[in-house]
Amino acid sequence: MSLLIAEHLCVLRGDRVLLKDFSLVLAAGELLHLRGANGVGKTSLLETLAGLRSAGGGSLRYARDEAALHWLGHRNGLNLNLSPLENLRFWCGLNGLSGERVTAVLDQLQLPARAQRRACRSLSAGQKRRTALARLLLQERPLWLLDEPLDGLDAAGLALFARLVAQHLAAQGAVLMTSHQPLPGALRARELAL
Ligand SMILES: Nc1ncnc2c1ncn2[C@@H]1O[C@H](COP(=O)(O)OP(=O)(O)OP(=O)(O)O)[C@@H](O)[C@H]1O
Repeated sequence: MSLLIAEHLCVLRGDRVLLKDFSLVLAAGELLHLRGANGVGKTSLLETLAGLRSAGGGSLRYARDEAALHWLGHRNGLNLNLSPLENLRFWCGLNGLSGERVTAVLDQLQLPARAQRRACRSLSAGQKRRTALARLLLQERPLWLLDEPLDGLDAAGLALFARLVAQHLAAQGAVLMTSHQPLPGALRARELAL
């Protein structure tokens, strides 16, 4: 089953055309790595595929609707004055989720208990990234669109991320992610170079 079908998309940034006639099919159980140099348009494409940026043409279809996808930008989307626990509970409230699993999920992301309670501005880049990744497990949507999800993660974080992706793919989810670098061996992906 295809979770995302993009046909003949035109990706824009202001009045500049970054990509023309871009087509893509992402199947359940698939990890697709979008690779390319700085400025080539990976973020703009991902935002267009997520419906966050209007396309200049072409069509975009999801298996169900936009509610099938989870978007994670490279800025993490955290309020730096709040702790990871507070951020995620607030975010759960906004998204109609109970928030009961927040501590368990942060534990699963191996964020130390003390760090879970400190303001995000005092956390390391990797700790903030783990907090942002926790949302994927709280929301459990089938299609993950992730912009530079490996940024800030150490070796243990990479291994953890690879396990989360493997579990998601085994459950018939799909992942489209960007990265400047070749992916580590634990992440076996179809690669698409822009
Ligand atoms: N706010 C903006 N206004 C106008 N042009 C922009 C803006 N942000 C980015 N661009 C331009 O759009 C192009 C694509 O940017 P984008 O961020 O999609 O690339 P990218 O491949 O994700 O880059 P990187 O690897 O550096 O994150 C770049 O040439 C960039 O200069």
